[in-house]
Amino acid sequence: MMYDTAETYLKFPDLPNALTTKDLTVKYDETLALQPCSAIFPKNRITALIGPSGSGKSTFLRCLNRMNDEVAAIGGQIMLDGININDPKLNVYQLRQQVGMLFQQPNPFARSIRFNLSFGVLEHQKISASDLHQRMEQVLSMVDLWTELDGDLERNALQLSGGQQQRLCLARTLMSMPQVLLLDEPASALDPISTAKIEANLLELKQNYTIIIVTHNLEQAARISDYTAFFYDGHLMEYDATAQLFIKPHLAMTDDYLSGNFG
Ligand SMILES: Nc1ncnc2c1ncn2[C@@H]1O[C@H](COP(=O)(O)OP(=O)(O)OP(=O)(O)O)[C@@H](O)[C@H]1O
Repeated sequence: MMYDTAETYLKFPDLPNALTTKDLTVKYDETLALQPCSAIFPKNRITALIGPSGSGKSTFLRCLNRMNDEVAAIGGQIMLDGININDPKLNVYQLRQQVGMLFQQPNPFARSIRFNLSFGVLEHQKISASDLHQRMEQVLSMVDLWTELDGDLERNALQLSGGQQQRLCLARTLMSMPQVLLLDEPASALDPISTAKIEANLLELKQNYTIIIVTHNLEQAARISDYTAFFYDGHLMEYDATAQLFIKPHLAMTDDYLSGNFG
């Protein structure tokens, strides 16, 4: 079924925001995969990006820390702290310290937990051994791994379970003390218990971070997000408080998607 994409319903909250986009577009070759997208992401909240396969959720998310640069032409603005981070002159490495990303598959280095956590920091920052250790303990505690691993930093990351590896990757992202966390289906490769642990971590982390998560799991979006953005065919169609959008979506298209009629 094709839906009319002319009418959208975007109700952004009147809250301090961490990141906004203005007329963000993405073109792969000649195809416009993301239509001009203007969105607001409130600080210290979780926003879920939902929508059918191929609707442009990942395409949108990946722009927010410049992961699409090599494969697509990106137009429009992405504002973080008053700076347009879609500026080609921007230092992308520094941006990724501020806007961290976690992927679907856990991807730790086949090295010790210590290496996984310290590598990026040691490469680019001056930090004392005691501060580094303190930060490692802090981020591992944030993802409930510090006690689980008995503070053992020498274990090889690949000896951890899939769920623990994903939480280690989350901790690794936190080492650079980002403001925004981008998560692309971070729990879709995990069992329900590991998924619940990640969700619990995210609910804690939102006190200090702004989180944007792509998920196919609608229950997950309903459980953990404060706001939801519904994408369809490269358009941001509906944006609202999660409770509102899930109980009484504005567009028939959103309602149909949430009811499992397509996607
Ligand atoms: N690197 C690329 N080169 C060309 N086209 C791409 C590329 N990445 C994505 N696309 C296309 O852009 C459109 C949006 O894809 P995208 O992966 O953003 O959707 P999605 O909503 O995240 O889907 P899914 O839920 O399946 O991950 C699709 O038509 C896809 O084929």
